[in-house]
Amino acid sequence: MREKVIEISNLKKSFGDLHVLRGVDMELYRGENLVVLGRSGTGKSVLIKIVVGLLYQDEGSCKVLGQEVEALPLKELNKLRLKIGFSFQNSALYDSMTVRENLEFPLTRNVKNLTKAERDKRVEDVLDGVGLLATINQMPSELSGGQRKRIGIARTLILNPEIMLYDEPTAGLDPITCVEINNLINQVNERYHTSSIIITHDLTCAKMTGDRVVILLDGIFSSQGTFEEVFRSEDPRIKSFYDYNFINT
Ligand SMILES: Nc1ncnc2c1ncn2[C@@H]1O[C@H](COP(=O)(O)OP(=O)(O)OP(=O)(O)O)[C@@H](O)[C@H]1O
Repeated sequence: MREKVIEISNLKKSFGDLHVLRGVDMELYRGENLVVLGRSGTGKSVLIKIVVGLLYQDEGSCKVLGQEVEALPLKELNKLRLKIGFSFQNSALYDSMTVRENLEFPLTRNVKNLTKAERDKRVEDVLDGVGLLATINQMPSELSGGQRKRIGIARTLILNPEIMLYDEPTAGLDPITCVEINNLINQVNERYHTSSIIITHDLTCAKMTGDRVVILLDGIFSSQGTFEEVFRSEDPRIKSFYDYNFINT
């Protein structure tokens, strides 16, 4: 049986009268790409924050790599977080540092006793992994949006995470660069043996990257399956999501 790296059951989260998550069930299996689709404000970020222990659920269970996240003391939680790579929407590179320095930063903070040669090798390996070794001495301001996104992904990979979380990986990119990023997401899983959750409203991204797709609607996952299975649905909320995306892209 396939190993579950994330196991969420009956997860509920409200903010006052706003019931954002109303009983979410979800699994991420080792090695897969799981796409989480949903309109703005449906609770995708809240879900991810619960996965990394930045928010706590009101009810239900969220296990990551076999550990109940809300039960972990801070020290253990921090150890778990090192196994989860979080690729932010805006890449969040440090503008005053070169690409090399941006990549060294999480290493020097989190991995003790690395020699300079070992550090250099890790930096060069992940840059090669995202196809941007040639930019090693450049500043972020000299890179395109797509390149910055790649470097952001490389910086996440440098700590050898087991799980990757991509938050809107294609937001703000032109269609060709979107396709390149989608391909990179697939290559990352193959090369680094990661398991990934991809949060998006971009259906092309969902189609290209998702081994499985889930749609968050009204606080629960109302549909799960391959892209084709999910969008075969007659549910008008799913159909309108599909129509809107393809009319507007
Ligand atoms: N800490 C918080 N306190 C109060 N309300 C919150 C908090 N975090 C999120 N919310 C609310 O929960 C709802 C879901 O927010 P969330 O950020 O998860 O949406 P999302 O699906 O990620 O949207 P988007 O695609 O626009 O990023 C929103 O109405 C938001 O205002």
